[in-house]
Amino acid sequence: MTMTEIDFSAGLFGKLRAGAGQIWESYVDHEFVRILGTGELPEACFRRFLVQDYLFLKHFARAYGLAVYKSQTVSDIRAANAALQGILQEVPLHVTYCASWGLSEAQMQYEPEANATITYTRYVNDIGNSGDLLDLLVALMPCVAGYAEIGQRLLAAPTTRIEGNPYGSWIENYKGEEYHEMVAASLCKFEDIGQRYGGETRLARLQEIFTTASRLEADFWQMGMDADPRRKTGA
Ligand SMILES: Cc1ncc(C[n+]2csc(CCO)c2C)c(N)n1
Repeated sequence: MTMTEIDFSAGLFGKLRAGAGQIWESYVDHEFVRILGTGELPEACFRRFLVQDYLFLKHFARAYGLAVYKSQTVSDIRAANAALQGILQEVPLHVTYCASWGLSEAQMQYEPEANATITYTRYVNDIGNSGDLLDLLVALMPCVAGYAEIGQRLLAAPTTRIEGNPYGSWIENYKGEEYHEMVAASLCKFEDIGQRYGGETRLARLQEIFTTASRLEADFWQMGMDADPRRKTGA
């Protein structure tokens, strides 16, 4: 298969990714992702993740709405709007999976938010409210680019199975060409905004935001893992 290989180590993004070090690894190489790839992830974990991710995507769509508002050029508005549309396209995947478990979209909307969902989504929106467009995009990039890196890794891992894997269509979504092109375009726009907003002079604060968002991504996977009925610790 021909795939646009994304260089995740380039530019401002690459600097922030490297700066997040072990925390980035704990996100993109989380146990949840590894056993999702082999198909061994307990269904309870995936369900928990997916219902919460539905609620998460709603807040991320709001965050891109905020990015539209914070934009100062038509080109930046267009890019934020395209990302918002991309999120809305991701939602039906969640709704279809949940429907197969007898859970309707109406029911998903009223599921209580997990602490991990509240923490991550409100953090990103707070960064966006209190900072400028670059701060907000830095908080959003671990989400956007991280899933493409995960898709790329799953594609390369010899242990990954698509056929017969109950999560096969979910994996296909994130390792597909169309998705990777969208991420490549987002990274390109991010680098452009990084330069215009003086990213290099703001590295310490931007690193803090990027590392925190990456940690909250890892916590989001962990929230899914903790739904495994065999692992209940009572903690
Ligand atoms: C916790 C969590 N993190 C990242 C994504 C992936 N994702 C969410 S929005 C978006 C950009 C456009 O689709 C991407 C890639 C997710 N679904 N859930």
